[in-house]
Amino acid sequence: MTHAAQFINGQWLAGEGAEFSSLNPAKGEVIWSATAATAEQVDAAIKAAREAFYSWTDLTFEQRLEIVKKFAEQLAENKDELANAIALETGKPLWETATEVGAMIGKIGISEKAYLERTGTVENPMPQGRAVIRHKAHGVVAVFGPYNFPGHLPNGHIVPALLAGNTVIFKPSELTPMVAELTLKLWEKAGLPKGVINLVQGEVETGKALASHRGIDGLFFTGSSRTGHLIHQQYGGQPGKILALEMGGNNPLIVKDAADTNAVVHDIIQSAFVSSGQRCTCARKLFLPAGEQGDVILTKLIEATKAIKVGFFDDEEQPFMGSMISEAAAKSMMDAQAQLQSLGGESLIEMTHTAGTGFVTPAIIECTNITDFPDDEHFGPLLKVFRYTDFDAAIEKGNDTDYGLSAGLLSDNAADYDHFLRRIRAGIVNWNRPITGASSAAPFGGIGASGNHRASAYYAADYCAYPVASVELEKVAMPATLSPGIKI
Ligand SMILES: NC(=O)c1ccc[n+]([C@@H]2O[C@H](COP(=O)([O-])OP(=O)(O)OC[C@H]3O[C@@H](n4cnc5c(N)ncnc54)[C@H](O)[C@@H]3O)[C@@H](O)[C@H]2O)c1
Ligand SMILES: O=CCC[C@H](NC(=O)CCC(=O)O)C(=O)O
Repeated sequence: MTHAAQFINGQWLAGEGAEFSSLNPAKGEVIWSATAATAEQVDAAIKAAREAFYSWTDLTFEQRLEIVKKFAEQLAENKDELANAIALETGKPLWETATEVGAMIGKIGISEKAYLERTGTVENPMPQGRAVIRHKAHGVVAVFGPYNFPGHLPNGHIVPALLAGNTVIFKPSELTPMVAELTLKLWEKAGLPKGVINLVQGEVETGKALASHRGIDGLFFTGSSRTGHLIHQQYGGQPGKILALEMGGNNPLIVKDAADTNAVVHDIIQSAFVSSGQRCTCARKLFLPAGEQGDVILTKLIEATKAIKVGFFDDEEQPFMGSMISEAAAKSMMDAQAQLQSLGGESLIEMTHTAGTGFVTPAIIECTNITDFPDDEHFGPLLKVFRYTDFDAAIEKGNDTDYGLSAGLLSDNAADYDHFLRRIRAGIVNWNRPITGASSAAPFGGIGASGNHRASAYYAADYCAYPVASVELEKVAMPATLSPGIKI
């Protein structure tokens, strides 16, 4: 008998679709299995969310906030259990998943501030009456989450959506259903009324049923560019509805004149290999100057990369990198490496894979001489190096991508940064800092194949509500002067 993994209208139900499972990718062992939500169950979840909408949205902001703060308390009380579940299901080390739960808790205060500052109520007196700007919830919104931050990133849509007064259908990644189930149990314990949040679990068919359902009023997606494009089609033909797409990147990091080579190497490693390269913001293309300065950095980088500790999420001496999400993901990185080698790439450190697991070692491949470089997001620890002689040409090559999520410059020269900032095309542009680890207190989003100009994090408030402008007077009254040509 499959366990009840769907949360619809305040009840835990078994899915009526196909069975699917989640693995501990570090060991290849099944840790969770259940049956998927069918299209009929997705429909029931949307109906429940619709029924719950008015009573939820009619609460004051403060009343909704009170319940959301109870969720934050639940997160704090259960932080070790949740961090452990994220680590077990994704392979990420515990030091990192503890940070993820911390970010989930921090999201509540940040979303409260963002709601009030960006979408609150503004009132101005007028000669007759007042002008008021208010914001209203869209209605029932669907949230799609990725596997790499199975707690933090869906939470970044769910919390602002609920605070704004929407009701939610959450479709998590099929690779991290256990974390989603645990998170929903914490929402339930927080006392969220039935139907306000619903969980539909399953693989692509469940996702399609939700994205193509005409009963949703908004869709907030974080995931790959490929899926984002498919969802854009499934949801298509509804220009009156909100769609926020947070997608992948093919992110450049350029090194120019920086004196502290250890710091340069640190920022490269933190940009390219954190989370085993499974962050949308990870540096994928590293541009190093040709000549001695670049040679010294590359030698140190190779040495430091070889020394990166890769290990189990719960190793007492914590590794920097854990397992990737799955053996399939690990194999896809090995395939990407082989493809680049066949195009003329020269492996400076070759990636290796432990069969039956998601473990790979971090790799660096020199790609300077590849003429037909593929514009693919390699979502893992495979850093491509390019040597350059001309800064503008490096920036141009950094921009030579359909994506535009993050980019960085490591240089001690402020004029270089000023130039870089003006030329580079990305939503996150950093200077002498890693390009991963973005703040939830800032907007987070990209352009081109990385997003549809609906930045998340601090700006998520914007896509969770629509503005209503009113001019108001307590009683019907004649204006002080009448328009020409009328007599009353
Ligand atoms: N920009 C950002 O904020 C951001 C953040 C994290 C991850 N990402 C990106 O996410 C990707 C990694 O996450 P992932 O592999 O879980 O993403 P994914 O695109 O495979 O899945 C995302 C969600 O879409 C659902 N889905 C998959 N195929 C679908 C389909 N055909 N129809 C409807 N729903 C479908 C999945 O079940 C999941 O819930 C990377 O590309 C990464 O760059 C982007
Ligand atoms: O994998 C993609 C997200 C990476 C992460 N970004 C954020 O956490 C953005 C902040 C937020 O959404 O609150 C990173 O930059 O490392």
